[in-house]
Amino acid sequence: MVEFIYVLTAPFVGFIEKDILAFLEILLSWRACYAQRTYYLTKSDQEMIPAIGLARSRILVGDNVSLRMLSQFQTTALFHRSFPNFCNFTRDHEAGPLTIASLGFQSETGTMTSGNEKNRMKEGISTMEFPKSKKKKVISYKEKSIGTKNNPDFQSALFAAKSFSELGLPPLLVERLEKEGFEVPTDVQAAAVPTILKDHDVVIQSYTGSGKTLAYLLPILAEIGPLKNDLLTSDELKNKTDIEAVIVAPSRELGMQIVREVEKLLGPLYKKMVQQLVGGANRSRQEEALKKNKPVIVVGTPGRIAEISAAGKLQTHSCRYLVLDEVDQLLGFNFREDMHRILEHVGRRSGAGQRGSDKSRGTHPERQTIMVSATVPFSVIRAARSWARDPFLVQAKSVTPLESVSPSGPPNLSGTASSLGSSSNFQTLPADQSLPPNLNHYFHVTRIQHKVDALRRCVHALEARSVIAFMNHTKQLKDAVHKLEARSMKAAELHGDLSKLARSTILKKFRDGEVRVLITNELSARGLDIPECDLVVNLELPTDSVHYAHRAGRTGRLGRKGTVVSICEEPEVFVVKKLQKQLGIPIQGCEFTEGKFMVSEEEKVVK
Ligand SMILES: Nc1ncnc2c1ncn2[C@@H]1O[C@H](COP(=O)(O)OP(=O)(O)OP(=O)(O)O)[C@@H](O)[C@H]1O
Repeated sequence: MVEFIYVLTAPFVGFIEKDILAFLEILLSWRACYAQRTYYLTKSDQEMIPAIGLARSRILVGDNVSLRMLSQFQTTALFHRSFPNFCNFTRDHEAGPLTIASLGFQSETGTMTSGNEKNRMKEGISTMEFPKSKKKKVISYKEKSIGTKNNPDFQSALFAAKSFSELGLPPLLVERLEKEGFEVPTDVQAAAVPTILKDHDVVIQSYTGSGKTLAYLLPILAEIGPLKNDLLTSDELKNKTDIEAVIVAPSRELGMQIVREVEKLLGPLYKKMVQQLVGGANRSRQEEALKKNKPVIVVGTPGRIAEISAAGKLQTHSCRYLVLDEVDQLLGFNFREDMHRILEHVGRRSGAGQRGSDKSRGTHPERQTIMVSATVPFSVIRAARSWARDPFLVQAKSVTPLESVSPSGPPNLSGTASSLGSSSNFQTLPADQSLPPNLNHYFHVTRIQHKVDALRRCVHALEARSVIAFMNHTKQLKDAVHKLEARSMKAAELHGDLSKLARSTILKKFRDGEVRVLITNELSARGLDIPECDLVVNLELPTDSVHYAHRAGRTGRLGRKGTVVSICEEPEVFVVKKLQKQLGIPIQGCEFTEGKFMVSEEEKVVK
């Protein structure tokens, strides 16, 4: 049973939770587990919370949002605690070894949270004291033209291969691609398409917005459905009943986006050959559509796919392809049971169709597994080794056997690999490979009550037209929308508490340019493709560099330029510096003065 909860607040928890867990487990021999608020975006996710192993743990580390949610389920067992001295730990930890005293542990044990603190926790406000800066920094700024307004659209260097037909794709598919305006494959597509066509299982890693979706869709459509190499007669097409590809994505929005991409390629005649199975929508209607349309591809969220599969309405045993998009997120606790079912049932029946022309696999017919993400922690490499067969790591300009990838990165990259933590969940590949090359990163320091106004001034100064602003808490998110609207800036909120219909409507308005600023949370950080988005603002800092990379990647897509501005309070600047170090990118200070965007020239430290 959990004896107490160690309450940390965003954005700090992401940086130190592993250290704290490791420290307490080793030193005190206590079992500990970790809760992160981003796991609890939807109601159904909340229902999964007891599955994270609370009953077996004595310590739970998390931020105040996730812990508050957990308390709904285990109110009697929980003893909320916070460590006001945590700031000392942070300082000490940077300077020297972690000790019990540095955690404020012994001195604080037995002290209940004060009433004041409780109220602050209820409001989702930090219970931490920030270290007071001893040195005053004087920063000078110079005006900088970022040019979000007139971006040159594409960088030619992004495209290496000359045509899609060179990649061995069937003429009908190439024709459809050209019709939709796709002429030249991106680097990651040039590397992934031939590898998948050769029946290899793969982990595709490439930075956000580099075209990973087509990188796996094209070789699948080259082998199944109406555009494939060996054309089916219309009778054969009509009589086909088997699902041949299952694509799993962690959010409804991403699932629906993938469906749109497949529909675009299939064209109006065959678009019913793909079926979405996402949560939040009417399940029986989805089941009816499966029966009526007999799709060859289904795309959905883990919960809904597992649910319909368990009800016996989705036959996937002879399925040839299993795609796990945003695989590192799909490995999270909240998806564990559903993912287990999917991995066990998709393409696992002996006697399933042979995979392409690879006769060596003929005696072991089974699915081809494709895993995709911009961020690939070692946990993904480990999972790929157990779920996939001799998988390859496919990146923009390399295809490497996965077995040669060590926790410090693939052989050709190991020298530059960055480690973002001490557990096996750290980023195996260099973190800067997750970020598009054309992004400019800045931070702006202001007081909490001025953050929304800073956002408004930032949008004006950069003349940004399509802005995604990230926050961590839904309530604050709504307040921010009201404040912006009150200042005549068209804004809208997008988060998991809204219905599927409301979420789709808001996204459509944003895509159509009716909404200038979309204020959202981690829900929109992954996969969302809005090419027009020219500015990402962190109105609250992300929990770690992986979350930073996915948030930042909503702009600067496919070679476009993009700007990321993190608006933070003075005591949070050390988090920005940490992100800068971990991601290996410069994040410069900036100001918005008289409608101008000013970038800090230098930082002088005054004693
Ligand atoms: N070869 C291409 N030519 C032109 N546009 C392309 C090409 N490939 C993909 N795109 C477009 O590029 C955009 C980004 O692609 P996609 O969403 O697949 O990126 P991603 O790498 O999956 O990003 P993320 O990691 O954020 O999910 C999409 O709008 C897609 O339609």
